[in-house]
Amino acid sequence: MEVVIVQDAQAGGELIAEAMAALLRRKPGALLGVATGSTPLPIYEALAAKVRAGAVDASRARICQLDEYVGLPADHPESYRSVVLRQVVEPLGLTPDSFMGPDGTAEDVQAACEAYDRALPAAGGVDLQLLGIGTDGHIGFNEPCSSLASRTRIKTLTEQTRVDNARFFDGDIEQVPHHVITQGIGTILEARHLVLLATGEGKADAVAQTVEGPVSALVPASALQLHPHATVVVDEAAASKLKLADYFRHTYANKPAWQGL
Ligand SMILES: N[C@@H]1[C@@H](O)[C@H](O)[C@@H](COP(=O)(O)O)O[C@@H]1O
Repeated sequence: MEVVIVQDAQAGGELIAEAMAALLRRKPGALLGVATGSTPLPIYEALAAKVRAGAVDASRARICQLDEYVGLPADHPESYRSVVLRQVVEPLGLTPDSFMGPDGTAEDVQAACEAYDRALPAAGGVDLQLLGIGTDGHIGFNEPCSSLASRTRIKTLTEQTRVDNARFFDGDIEQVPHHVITQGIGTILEARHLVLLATGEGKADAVAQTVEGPVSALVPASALQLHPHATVVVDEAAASKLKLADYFRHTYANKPAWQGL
């Protein structure tokens, strides 16, 4: 696992957007797995700016979703489908055809989960999967004690995650669905490159456990330790509880520029 400590969220967004741009230059039809939440917004803004400036052609990029609320209408402004279309697909100048996600409105949710789990490898597999992290260490919506081998499935949100996400629902926890579909941890680990961005002091404990703690289902993001190409980008605040922070800074400062993320 590579840990990169950046000054702030903007710097993290720029660094990851450049890695995504470099991937698209090598592989124009790359399948990019995107995450929701507030953390990845600087990445999407920086990538869209590169597209507008002509620094990268994203016209053949494909986008896939990590997770989805169950039961929200697809056109609800806070369904993750709507969020990803608004924050990623449209700003990159792509059409909804280039986008895939699990169907949170399906009558047979289990079948929808299995279909999405099969659709990802059928599309050639995810080239780069962006991840945020919940305050409890969740990735996607894999709450603590999710199996590290889990596949795309339905999960029940913890009270903490519903409280955290209520800000997207007028601050009203009652509007936050209880159930979600999420790529499983085993599914996420199949992506070729995992890139997790965490910013702010509120993520410092989860980051320290992810990077320096034991691999444990209690901290789902710690599964990144099992992946051969995982990059964790953190700002100074989110890095504040890392014991090896100086080592990570030293390693990155001395990394050859050609290596990229
Ligand atoms: N399912 C999403 C996660 O993918 C995201 O990482 C997390 C953190 O969100 P934020 O970046 O807003 O803190 O929120 C939700 O639970």
